[in-house]
Amino acid sequence: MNHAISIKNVSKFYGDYRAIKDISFDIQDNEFFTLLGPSGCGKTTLLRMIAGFEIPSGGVIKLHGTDIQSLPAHQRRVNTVFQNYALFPHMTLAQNIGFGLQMLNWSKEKIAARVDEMLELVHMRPFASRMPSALSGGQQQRIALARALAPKPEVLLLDEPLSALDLKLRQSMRDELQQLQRDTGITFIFVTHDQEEALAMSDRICVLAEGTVQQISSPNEIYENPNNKFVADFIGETNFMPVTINSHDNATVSVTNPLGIELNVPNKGFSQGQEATMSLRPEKISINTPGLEVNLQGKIVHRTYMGGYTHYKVRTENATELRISKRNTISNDTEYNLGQQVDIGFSKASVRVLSQ
Ligand SMILES: Nc1ncnc2c1ncn2[C@@H]1O[C@H](COP(=O)(O)OP(=O)(O)OP(=O)(O)O)[C@@H](O)[C@H]1O
Repeated sequence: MNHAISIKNVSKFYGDYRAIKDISFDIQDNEFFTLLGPSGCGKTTLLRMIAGFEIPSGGVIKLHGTDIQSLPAHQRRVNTVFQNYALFPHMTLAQNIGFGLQMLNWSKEKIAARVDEMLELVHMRPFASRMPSALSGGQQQRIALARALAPKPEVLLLDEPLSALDLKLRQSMRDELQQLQRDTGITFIFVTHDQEEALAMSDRICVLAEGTVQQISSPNEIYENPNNKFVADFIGETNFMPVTINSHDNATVSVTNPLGIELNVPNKGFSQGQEATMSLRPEKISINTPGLEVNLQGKIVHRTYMGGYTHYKVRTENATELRISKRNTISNDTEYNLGQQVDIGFSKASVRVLSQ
């Protein structure tokens, strides 16, 4: 397998503070790879080490198999797009895109052709001779992307590039970024703390917390099969319940839980008597839907209407509160009222049991 980036036992200290703790993983060629985590988890530090703006305190970073430790930032075939665009204000858009190519001593003809190609790629050809100040935020970010892609970097690093844009624009730029990655075939490493952005765009997501990797998987796998409580909590909504691991054999364990249901799950290295957490996503629970594997009675104690969805809180007979998310469809736009008694149901296969 051809790795665009290979990170091996990398750590980073700022003084005594260990911002990155012995991290190892590989990023495939032509992958849209996202570093996701809360503020301060070390995403930017990791990105800056790949770019060459920070030096690792230990470990090795390879770009297509070559150790880049001794290469200064400008000699790495890696470019970065920042949150604040950082366009040169006194240059036209075409000059902005061409500037890096001039620095690389490309010929005038080659620069003109590449600038044109890049303007076309980001749908900005008619604006070639405008100044950056005459553009909207989204347009400026497109030019920043074109400028970063122009020298054909092996890897493009994107440091929260959408966070300065308003919500609608951010959402439409997600599609554009994904398309841009496919069109160019360049490996993208995208940094964000926005889980929706990560789910929407990535081939794989790396969830970081306090300088360590929590999980690296596809968006679907991260959401459906989180490795631990942190990942389940950080990505999407869920209901957590404390549980105890009971009898177990090698393959499965039985789990004592607040819902009082009989539950056996695969044994992922649990020990007898271990305290763990059960996770059940709100959209995996149905209200008044007959025929589901588990059926419980409860009362609606909270309702939030969201248009396409209604979020409910239901208190079960044994006083566990569950959040339930119901999609409002043509065939089912029933609204339940506060205080109403309802049946709730789900499948045991939707339950995840996570070590703490
Ligand atoms: N130059 C520095 N000197 C000292 N500590 C730093 C420095 N840069 C980052 N840190 C610390 O290292 C940790 C990781 O920072 P980093 O910027 O990588 O986090 P992040 O996940 O990108 O956060 P954010 O989403 O807020 O940008 C933080 O605790 C931060 O305070």
